[in-house]
Amino acid sequence: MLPLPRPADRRRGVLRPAPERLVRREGEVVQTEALAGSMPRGDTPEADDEYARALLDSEKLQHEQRLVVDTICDQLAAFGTVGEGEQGIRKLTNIQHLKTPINAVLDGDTHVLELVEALHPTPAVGGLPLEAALATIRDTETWDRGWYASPVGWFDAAGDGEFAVGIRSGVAGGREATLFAGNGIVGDSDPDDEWDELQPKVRPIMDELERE
Ligand SMILES: C=C(O[C@H]1C=CC=C(C(=O)O)[C@@H]1O)C(=O)O
Repeated sequence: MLPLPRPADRRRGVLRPAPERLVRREGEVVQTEALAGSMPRGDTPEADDEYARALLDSEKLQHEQRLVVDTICDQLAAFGTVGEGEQGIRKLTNIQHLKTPINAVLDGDTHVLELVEALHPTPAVGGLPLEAALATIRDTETWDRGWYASPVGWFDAAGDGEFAVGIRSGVAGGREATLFAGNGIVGDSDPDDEWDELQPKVRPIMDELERE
């Protein structure tokens, strides 16, 4: 993750393509997803399919995905009946991810903000087990995350709403911009591979900033 300076003044703006749904509540129906495990997009349909196959076949990435699915299902179980959908692939412009849709039917009148509170921070940005991981992050990270990974969305008077995880974003102001993105790290993650995986995550914002 790249360091995020605190906005020095109110003229700064936030850039957030926000590819990951944190939660959506519409009446008693809740929808969310596990998004974890990444591969680049291919230059041809065949190369793209090969990367998708590599995503599905990777033991490491499936482990990463399973940690996220199980965590979300456990967190939502406190609010109603949870169902795990079929795993698929989310294809973004220059990166693709393993994705598992997760739905729940609420037992009671749970406000979307209560669901946000239960699901944030996600395992990829907060770690597991959560409290110990957060304590480690606070002790070891040498920068302030600022708004990185914070929930961003809307809610209405009925308690419905939708929030995304504010990953892959940036803060820009004047002639300066700071971009930030991260990866889910597991036991057999390789630092160099993780660094390479980060590059396409910030590329769409870089492309916008580099446009003449
Ligand atoms: C934490 C981020 O990505 C997460 C979402 C999708 C894929 C991820 C991964 O493969 O590491 C991360 O879990 C980020 O982009 O800042």
